[in-house]
Amino acid sequence: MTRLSELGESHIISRVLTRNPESAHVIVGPGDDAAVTAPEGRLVSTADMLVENEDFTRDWLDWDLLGRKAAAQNLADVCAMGADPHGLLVSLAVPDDTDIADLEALYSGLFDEAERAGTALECTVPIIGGDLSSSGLIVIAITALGTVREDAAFLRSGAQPGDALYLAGTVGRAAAGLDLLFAGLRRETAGPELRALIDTQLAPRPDYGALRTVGTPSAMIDVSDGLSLDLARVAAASGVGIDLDRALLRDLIDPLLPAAEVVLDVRATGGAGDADSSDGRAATADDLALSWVLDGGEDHGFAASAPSRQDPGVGWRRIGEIRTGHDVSLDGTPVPASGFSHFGK
Ligand SMILES: Nc1ncnc2c1ncn2[C@@H]1O[C@H](COP(=O)(O)OP(=O)(O)OP(=O)(O)O)[C@@H](O)[C@H]1O
Ligand SMILES: Cc1ncc(C[n+]2csc(CCOP(=O)(O)O)c2C)c(N)n1
Ligand SMILES: [Mg+2]
Repeated sequence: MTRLSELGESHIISRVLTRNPESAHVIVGPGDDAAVTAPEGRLVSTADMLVENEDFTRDWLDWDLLGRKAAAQNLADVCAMGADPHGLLVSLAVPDDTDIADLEALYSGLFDEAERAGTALECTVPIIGGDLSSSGLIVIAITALGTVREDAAFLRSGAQPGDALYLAGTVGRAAAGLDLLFAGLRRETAGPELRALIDTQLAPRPDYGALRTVGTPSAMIDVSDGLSLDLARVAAASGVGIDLDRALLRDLIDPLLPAAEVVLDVRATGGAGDADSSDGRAATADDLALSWVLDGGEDHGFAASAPSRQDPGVGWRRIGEIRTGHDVSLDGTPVPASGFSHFGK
């Protein structure tokens, strides 16, 4: 083991960046005061961080998966705007006794996810810079840049009554994985079905390719905080109501039932807590699975509205419709916006 405190900052940076892909649009990459790149079209920028104890715990920490998640949650935001990712700025604070091998694993996760997005969207996604600091708690803050053709960005504000509502990827799986972790399960010991849910929490895999097949959506959002909260944002931005169809959510709910049984069993026997659960007090497995699907973020599914005559592309499933009004409902019954919030409200 080699601790970071035994190495110089520039040595650390060059070690972790060995896999950084060459990219024609990068004129000056890591190494100068700032990066110089050549974007084509309009610049799209977003930032998202992972903070120890708020977004993950040391107990479940896998450095490679943490890197994947950090990249995925940023790339999902850039791509949900209809943009091609252009580059990542990676700012990192870690304890100075961190093993350099762990940091290399983190960057390997970052590069793997950036490559997955790049392959889906036919572009290269380099790390163009960042910052490194020492801290008792691990914090990874990424700024992701992307480019989009003039007037081609997908916004939250264009949904129209009569449009259909579609989802690419999943919702609820990362929330199920989170409750399994809070219930004391770990990916190393869980069976394949529950492990897949834990893996979605630890390293979501947004369906970037679906953003190529979507055509021209009237609105789009990356579902990071839960359908109930994120669709309420679309409803507010568009001045519409949104009705989810429970029958169309069945394919998302049913695969979560075994995990819901396990979590309810652990809770009933007074096992490990559910410190961050957003389900209130779900009484049945079906209630709990539904609450994960409605209120669980972090799978980074993409929700989009489009005229219902428009063919949804490969990777998109219909989950509801846009109507007049201003709220989100499930088969006509209002759904409270109780997705995730860092400050509890
Ligand atoms: N500290 C901040 N300073 C300036 N703008 C901010 C700050 N934090 C958030 N924002 C902006 O507020 C908006 C909502 O932020 P939020 O992090 O909730 O993004 P989101 O896309 O809704 O969620 P997620 O990042 O989980 O996908 C974004 O446009 C973001 O850029
Ligand atoms: C230890 C721990 N506690 C709670 C959660 C749940 N969680 C954290 S951030 C987030 C939504 C996206 O956040 P942002 O809007 O900042 O991108 C959710 C659902 C977790 N993953 N780990
Ligand atoms: Mg988002």
